[in-house]
Amino acid sequence: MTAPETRPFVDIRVLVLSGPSGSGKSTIVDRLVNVAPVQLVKVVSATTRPPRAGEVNGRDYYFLSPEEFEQKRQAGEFIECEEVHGNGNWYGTLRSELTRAQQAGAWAFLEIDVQGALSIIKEYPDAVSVFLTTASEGDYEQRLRNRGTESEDAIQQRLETARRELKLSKEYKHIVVNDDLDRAVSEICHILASAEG
Ligand SMILES: Nc1ncnc2c1ncn2[C@@H]1O[C@H](COP(=O)(O)OP(=O)(O)OP(=O)(O)O)[C@@H](O)[C@H]1O
Ligand SMILES: Nc1nc2c(ncn2[C@@H]2O[C@H](COP(=O)(O)O)[C@@H](O)[C@H]2O)c(=O)[nH]1
Repeated sequence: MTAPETRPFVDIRVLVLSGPSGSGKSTIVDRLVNVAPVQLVKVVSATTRPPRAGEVNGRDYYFLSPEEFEQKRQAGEFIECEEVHGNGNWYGTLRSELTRAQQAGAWAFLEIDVQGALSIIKEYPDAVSVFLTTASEGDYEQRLRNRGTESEDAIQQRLETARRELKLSKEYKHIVVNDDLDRAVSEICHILASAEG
């Protein structure tokens, strides 16, 4: 009789990316998962915000009602959760998503806000943390406006959040300026290659 196949226990490897709204995090995520020198599994967050046009449940987010979100929070299913922009919408990282990455033998790739990232860094001190920014503050505001997804009120909220987040950028191991997309992606690839050893 052959012994059942067992996977050796591997520590979870975590890449956490944050940055002001409009700095290009989602754009970088889409590129990076295809070209990174390590296998990345993008952790799908849960949120109570409504889906934007084109967003798909289970791919972009798990879109939950406030009641469903609260139920999961009380059941301890989140490693961290935050009301990111102070507008009543909650976002959270599900423990099950980190397990999914770990079971795939991949790095768990989290794109989350700064407060959430600080919780993750505390829990996983070896996490590779990257703060994405732009060459000037005006750049991310302009990109956010060009994206055309937010009302003026939401833009103002996001700019306010960005000012708070920028002050905490020094808590990250790496700061990457996304002025040129290819260069920013390549810089993160180098960071990952060095971390993988
Ligand atoms: N290097 C770049 N140069 C110019 N435009 C860019 C660059 N990177 C991303 N963008 C554009 O900027 C806009 C904002 O990017 P994206 O949606 O990825 O930001 P984000 O940080 O994920 O924002 P949010 O936190 O609000 O979801 C998009 O329209 C995207 O196409
Ligand atoms: N603390 C957490 N922040 C998260 C999580 N998932 C996403 N985010 C952050 O929310 C904002 C807004 O995103 P948007 O999709 O509404 O534009 C952005 O800064 C994300 O980084 C999470 O699980 N936890």
